[in-house]
Amino acid sequence: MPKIKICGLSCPEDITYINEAKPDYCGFIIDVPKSRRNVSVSKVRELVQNLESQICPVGVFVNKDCGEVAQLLNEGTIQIAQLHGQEDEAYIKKLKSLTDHPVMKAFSIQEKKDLDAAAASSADLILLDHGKGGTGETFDWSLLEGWTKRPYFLAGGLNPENIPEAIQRIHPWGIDLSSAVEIDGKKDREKILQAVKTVRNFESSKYFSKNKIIYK
Ligand SMILES: O=C(O)c1ccccc1N[C@@H]1O[C@H](COP(=O)(O)O)[C@@H](O)[C@H]1O
Repeated sequence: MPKIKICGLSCPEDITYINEAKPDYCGFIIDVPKSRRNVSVSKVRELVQNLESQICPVGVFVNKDCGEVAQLLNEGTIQIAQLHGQEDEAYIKKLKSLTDHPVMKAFSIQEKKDLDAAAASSADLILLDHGKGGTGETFDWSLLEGWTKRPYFLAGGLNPENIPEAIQRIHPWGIDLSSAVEIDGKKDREKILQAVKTVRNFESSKYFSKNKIIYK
């Protein structure tokens, strides 16, 4: 069964919805002023106080100072750092030297060769998307057909309608979404519940392919 991450939480209501839906991961866009989901470090510290402990909080950063990211990980505010800017291998290695927490790097996939950098990354986890984080746009999933070099989070324009196709067609390790669980820019309880339920349905034994289990 793939993991699911609901991203872009910014207020106490969002935490209430997440605690009810229980995705595996949730994400906060931290100190990214250009994002409408931007939250300050102090706000994230406040919000995670009420997050249920089985849900893993992920901090999403765009070229943020490495030491500040490590601080948020090491104090336990977030458990994973998702790097969504131009962070290079040197940045990732530096961050990993400052913390034992997992580091996830987002890669923009426009053509097959973009997958080479993702495969070679020293990040603990990789996320593949179109490179326009949080805009609700998908990319050409055919680039990922048959790509088995390493497990990945798939992001970009995922919603309850296309999640089943994504899982059955390209087998992501995790599903990450934000825009599709919002109405007028606010997180929506029903949509979050529906997205998590859609992914959890893959737990059931009905997802077989030619008598072969795809997800155990
Ligand atoms: O959501 C944002 O505003 C954002 C800003 C900066 C970097 C990443 C951002 N979001 C990431 O985008 C995908 C979800 O995209 P979608 O809205 O479902 O199409 C996810 O990786 C978020 O972490």
